[in-house]
Amino acid sequence: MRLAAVTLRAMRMRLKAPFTTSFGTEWDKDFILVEIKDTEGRSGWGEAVAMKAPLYNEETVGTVWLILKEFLIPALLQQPPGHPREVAGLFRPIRRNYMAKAALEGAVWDLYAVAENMPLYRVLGGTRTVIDVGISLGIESTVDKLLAQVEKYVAAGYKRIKIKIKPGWDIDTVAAVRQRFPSIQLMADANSAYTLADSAHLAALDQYNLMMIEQPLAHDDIIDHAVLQKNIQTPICLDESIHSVEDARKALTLDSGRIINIKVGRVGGLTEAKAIHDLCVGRGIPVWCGGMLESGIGRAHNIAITTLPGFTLPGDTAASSRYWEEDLIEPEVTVQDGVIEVPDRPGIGYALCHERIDKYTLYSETFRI
Ligand SMILES: O=C(O)CCC(=O)C1=CC=C[C@@H](O)[C@@H]1C(=O)O
Ligand SMILES: [Mg+2]
Repeated sequence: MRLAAVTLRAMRMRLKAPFTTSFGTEWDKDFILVEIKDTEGRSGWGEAVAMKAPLYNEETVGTVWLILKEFLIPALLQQPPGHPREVAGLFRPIRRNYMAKAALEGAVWDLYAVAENMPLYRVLGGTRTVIDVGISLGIESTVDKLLAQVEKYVAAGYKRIKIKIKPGWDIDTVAAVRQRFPSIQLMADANSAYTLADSAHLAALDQYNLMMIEQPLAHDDIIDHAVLQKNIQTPICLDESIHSVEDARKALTLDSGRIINIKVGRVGGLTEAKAIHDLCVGRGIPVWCGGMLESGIGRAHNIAITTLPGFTLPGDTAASSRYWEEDLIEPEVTVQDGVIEVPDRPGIGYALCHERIDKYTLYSETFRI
């Protein structure tokens, strides 16, 4: 690949409504866009999903900008890859910083697909042209407000409802949702809000037939999750604990979880995401694609990876209109009867709205070979 320049943009977009989880609330969403250009003037785009504060993982918008500027962009421009699958290896000497790596690697994948005049999902080996999607609902001030949200998205056809739980907002909340919606596919995400001392409390959720409970224990744990999984019926889904295919291999060997939420940003990019997918397929472990409240650019990457055959459970890739008054892509991502039609156009498959990208850009910087 003949690379010419990389441009970073610090973005700020206000979500339609605040999104609250067990570790905080997001409303004005800060993130970084990465554009990479080749010598022919073609572009590829990626999105860094790190938050303003290090509450989901250790990365922030600030750390991502620094690591991209000081380490990852220079490494890439000095050693342009022949194929995007080489980028993960090029970045391996740099420890962790997975969201920074994923944003730049994703832009390289998109650029490669554009240059090959192929949809990104096909370049990744995807087979689906339609993907099932679910919705992730934040913590509300009352159960009635949550029930109204569930009602809205069940009516819209979403295939799975994910609610957030934390101590004091769990058993009664799940019971109320299950009572109102006895047959929906329902799951709960705890974002590490519990400890092993809560095992009996979490076992009380078994009666509500949840598809899974996501990341109940510490963000960096697979040992206690294995102990908990032996004491509850509900399958544990790992999110924050899994950063690589090696993490996934160890977690599955320990039976720390029986489902994995693959987030492209959390694991360092599309190549590692595919490797985790392939491992899980080999072990009969279902995976689904999680979200980080992405703009349409990150959303498009999530759609592409979800076309791989092992993504058998509905993910968190909801419609653009769930989050944004106006998205950065055209057409926007839409959901019809709980599915997204995968665009069959080159690259991420959506056009960029450059006027809107400029409108929401706080500042940018370009790095040339
Ligand atoms: O993008 C989406 O719709 C999923 C949002 C979501 O559930 C999450 C985003 C970021 C961190 C967490 O709050 C949570 C998750 O852990 O999956
Ligand atoms: Mg999660």
